[in-house]
Amino acid sequence: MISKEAALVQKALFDRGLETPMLDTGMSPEQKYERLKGLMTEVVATLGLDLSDDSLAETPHRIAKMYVQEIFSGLDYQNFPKITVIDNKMKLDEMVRVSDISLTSTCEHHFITIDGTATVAYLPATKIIGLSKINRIVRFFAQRPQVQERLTQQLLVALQALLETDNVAVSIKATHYCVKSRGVQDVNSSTSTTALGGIFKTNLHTRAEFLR
Ligand SMILES: Nc1nc2c(ncn2[C@@H]2O[C@H](COP(=O)(O)OP(=O)(O)OP(=O)(O)O)[C@@H](O)[C@H]2O)c(=O)[nH]1
Ligand SMILES: [Zn+2]
Repeated sequence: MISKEAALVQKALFDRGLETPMLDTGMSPEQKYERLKGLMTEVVATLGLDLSDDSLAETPHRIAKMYVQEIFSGLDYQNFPKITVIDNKMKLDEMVRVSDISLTSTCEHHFITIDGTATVAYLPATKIIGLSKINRIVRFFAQRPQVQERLTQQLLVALQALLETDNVAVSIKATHYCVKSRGVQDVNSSTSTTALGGIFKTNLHTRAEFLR
């Protein structure tokens, strides 16, 4: 069973065509771990590494555990954070902005690191969210294989659904290690993406205040 908030977010992403493309494997997290451990044993051995070496012996186990419980744990809505939203009884209507949220994700094309920061803002309507929950939602969606554009949009739509308002903005600045440590090997470039909703898209001043 997944939480009410997780189901709300999942539906919102699906309806907008923004859900990560997935097929149901029918496997439990434990079954995924066991299967991945076997497959990673094949990968490590195929590279010609000696799995009887004490430093390497546990590597298939470590990778399988890391995939299921850590860096790809956001593929499972059972891991969606517990969300605290409260009614906006104080009638707050000024921008709430959380800047420089650290973000580590994984490029879905190469399965290597994306390293960056996110900034999230919203104009409260009926609901206020616990601040740390914004960081936790960023972390949840970052813990999937991602492209930065989809991650940015997923955060926008998830927060719009939870906060019951279109007036949400997300920006991400990140370094892609698939660009830095391999391929074109550019060590300097970074990628910026923004997703603006409601007034953040339509009102020049609000947009400028967020992007500043
Ligand atoms: N739009 C977008 N592209 C990404 C992201 N992460 C990685 N990529 C790109 O995905 C592309 C995959 O291109 P391919 O030509 O299939 O793969 P490749 O041969 O490994 O490409 P090179 O990285 O150029 O060596 C590359 O241009 C990556 O830089 C992302 O978050 N967003
Ligand atoms: Zn990549």
